Amino acid sequence: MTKLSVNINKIATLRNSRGGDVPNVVQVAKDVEKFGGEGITVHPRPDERHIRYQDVRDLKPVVTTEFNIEGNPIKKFIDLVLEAKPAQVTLVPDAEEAITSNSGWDTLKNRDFLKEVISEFKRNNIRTSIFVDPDLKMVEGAVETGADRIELYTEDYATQYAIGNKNAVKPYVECAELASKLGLGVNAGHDLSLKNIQFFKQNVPGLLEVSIGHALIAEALYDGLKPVIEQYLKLLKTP
Ligand SMILES: CC(=O)[C@@H](O)[C@H](O)COP(=O)(O)O
Ligand SMILES: NCC(=O)COP(=O)(O)O
Repeated sequence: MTKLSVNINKIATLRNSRGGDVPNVVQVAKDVEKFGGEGITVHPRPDERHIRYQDVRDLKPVVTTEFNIEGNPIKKFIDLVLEAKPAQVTLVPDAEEAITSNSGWDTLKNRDFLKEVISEFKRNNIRTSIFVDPDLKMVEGAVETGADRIELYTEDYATQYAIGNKNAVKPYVECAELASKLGLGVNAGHDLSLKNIQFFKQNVPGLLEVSIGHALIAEALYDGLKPVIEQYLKLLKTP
């Protein structure tokens, strides 16, 4: 069954825009879980533009589903994750100044670095996932890093699906099939939405988790957080 992990970065964006504590990130995480969310994802970026390192510390004791912390494994990120000990860490290679995550890892060129970082997290009983483009060679490389899972970077799928190109799901199907054959779990995320999630889920085999944030929060502005989460769960659970 594919789990829905709600990325609450944009709740922190709204909170930070006024400098106070409204909306409260911890309360929203609790409510997301109450509404059926099966995980909480956060991406504390080095400039703390939205989720702050302190948010991670505040969330850890209250998240009762799966806590997934995403980020580029710079030293302070690694230290934060080892302190928080979430269910999962997802390693993302984005540059500090990037407006959002914009590429997957080159698992071949970064194999030794990723192996070292991943082994540290695994020694601390934290499941490891690495963000990769839907490229068979990158999936093969991911195995060599010792990662438990890959997270397929779905921006290209979302962009193509929006203009009617459903064939864009094909690389993701092939990568998911290969990952499963190689013993890697399969997650997915970035730009997934109510419009494109069901086709992706129906076609990509063995999808364990989707992490969705930007579109979900934008959709919730119109329909409300609880109804939107319930819509995602319905779409994910419908065979
Ligand atoms: C890796 C990924 O695509 C997302 O998890 C990322 O967290 C989005 O970051 P922003 O919310 O800063 O766009
Ligand atoms: N890993 C993807 C994620 O957590 C959320 O990405 P997006 O839905 O905000 O694009």
